[in-house]
Amino acid sequence: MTIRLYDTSARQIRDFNPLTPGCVSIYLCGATVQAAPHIGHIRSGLNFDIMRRWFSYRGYDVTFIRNVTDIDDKIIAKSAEQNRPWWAIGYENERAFNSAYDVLGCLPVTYEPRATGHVPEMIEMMRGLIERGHAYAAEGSVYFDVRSYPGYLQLSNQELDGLRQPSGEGEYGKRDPRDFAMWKAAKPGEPSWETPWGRGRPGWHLECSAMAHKYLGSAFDIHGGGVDLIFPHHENEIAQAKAFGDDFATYWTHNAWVTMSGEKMSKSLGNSVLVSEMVKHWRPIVLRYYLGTPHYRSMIEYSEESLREAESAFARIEGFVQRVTEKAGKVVPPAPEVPPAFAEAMDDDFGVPQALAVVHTTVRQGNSALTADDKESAVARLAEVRAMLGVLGLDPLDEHWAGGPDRGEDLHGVVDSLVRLVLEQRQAARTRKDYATADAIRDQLQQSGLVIEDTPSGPRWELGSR
Ligand SMILES: Nc1ncnc2c1ncn2[C@@H]1O[C@H](COP(=O)(O)OP(=O)(O)OP(=O)(O)O)[C@@H](O)[C@H]1O
Ligand SMILES: [Zn+2]
Repeated sequence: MTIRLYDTSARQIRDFNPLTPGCVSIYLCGATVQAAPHIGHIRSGLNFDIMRRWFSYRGYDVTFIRNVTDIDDKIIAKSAEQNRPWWAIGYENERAFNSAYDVLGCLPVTYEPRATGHVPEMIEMMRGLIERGHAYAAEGSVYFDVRSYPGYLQLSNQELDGLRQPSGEGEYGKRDPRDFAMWKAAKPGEPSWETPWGRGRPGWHLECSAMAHKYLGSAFDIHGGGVDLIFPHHENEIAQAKAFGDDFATYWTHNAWVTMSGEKMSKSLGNSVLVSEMVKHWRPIVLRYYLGTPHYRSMIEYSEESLREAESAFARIEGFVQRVTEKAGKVVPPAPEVPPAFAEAMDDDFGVPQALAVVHTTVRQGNSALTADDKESAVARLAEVRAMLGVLGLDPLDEHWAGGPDRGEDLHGVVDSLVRLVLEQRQAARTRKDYATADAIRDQLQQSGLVIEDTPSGPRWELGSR
C-alpha cells in the first residue's frame, strides 16, 4: 500500500515517500488569532486532522505542528480599538480556536508554537539570509531580495515579471517593490522586539519558515494550509527557507474553502459564521460530518439545506449504530481493519467522499441483516462501520462524543424532565397528605446527588456535592 496525495508544487498526485521510513512530519499554517474561528478555519484544521488520522492508521508515527500567529496588524489594531493588550486579545482567540478544534473532535497536535516565542530563531534565519546575500536591512525593516532566489514563484507557477507583491503599510527602503518584508520596523506605541537591525516585529512569512525549521528540521514531509496561502505566504516561506539552506517541505497540500455565495468565508469580508454560534444549532458531530466529509480539495458552499442533508445522512449511520448495539446487548468494538474499498479510497489522495460511500453501503448491508434477523452479520457490519468512522473522527460511540460536553447538555434535559416527574409525584403525595411518601421521595432525590429548592415559581434542582 502507498498513500498518494496531490502536491500543489508538482501540480499532480504523487506517491507519498516519507523522509524517514515509518514517520510523517506535517506543518500546518494555523490561526492568526485576531478573532474567534469561523467554520472555514476549522475546516482547514479538520481536513488535516483526518489526514493525520489516516497516516496513523497506516502505521506512521505522526509529528504534527500547527502554529499560532499571535502578532499581526489586525491584532494590533484591535488592541488599540479595545484598549486592551495585544497578548490578551491573541490569547483569548487562541483559546476560542482550541476549544473549537476540541469540540469538533480534532486530536491534539504534537506542538503548537506561537510566533512571538520564536524571535531568536527568526533573527538567526534573517542573519543567515543577509550573509548569503538573499536579504537586506533598510530603514529598520528586513526584506527578502526576490531576484536573488531563482526558484521563486515555482509553487504558484507565476512569472517574476509583472508580479505584484502585496505590500504592507510603512514598508520603506525596498530595493525592488516585489521584495517582501521578513521583519517590520517598530512603529511608535506598537509591540516590538530587539534585533541587530533595530526594534521591530516579525512578518508572517518569516514566522512559519523559522518555526517549521525549529520543530521539523531542515527537511520535512508535508506543508499545509488553505489554498489562499499558496501566494504570497507559502511562496515566501519557501524562498526564505530554501535560500537559508533548508530543503523544506517535500509535499504541499492545500485545503479548499468554505464559501458563501462563492466567496471565501472570511472575517474581513464579514461573511463568516462562528463555530461557537454553529454549535448552538447543530450537534458538533454533525458539523464535523458536514465540514470533514467533502473532499478536502472541493469547495463547500455553506447552506442550511446542505447542513440538514448532512444531519440526516449522519442520523442514518448513527441510527444503525444504536440499533445494532441494542440488538447485540453490548458495545461492539471496532474491527481491527477497515474494509479494503475504504482503505483504497483514503490512500487515493484522502478520498473521503468515496470512503464515506463505503460506510453508507456497509450501513445498508447491516440494516438488511437486521431486517433478516441475522445478528452475527449485523454485528460484523457494525464493527466495520465503527472502524471506518474512527478514522474520520465520527464514531458516535467514541468517548469523545459519547462522554463529551454536548452529551452533558443533552443529559441535562433528560434529568430535568425526570426530576419534574418525580417532583410531581411528591406534590401529589403532599396534596393527599401522605407526608411519609413525600419525604421519602425528597430523601431519595437527595441521595442521588440532587438538591431541590422550593421557590414561589415551583421547585428547582441542581447538582449538590455528594
Ligand atoms: N473560508 C475558509 N475555508 C477554508 N479554510 C480557510 C478559510 N478561511 C481561512 N482558512 C484557513 O484557515 C487557516 C488559518 O487562517 P488565518 O487565521 O490566517 O485566517 P484568514 O485566512 O486570515 O481568515 P480571514 O480571511 O477570515 O481573516 C489558514 O490555513 C487558512 O487558509
Ligand atoms: Zn504559515
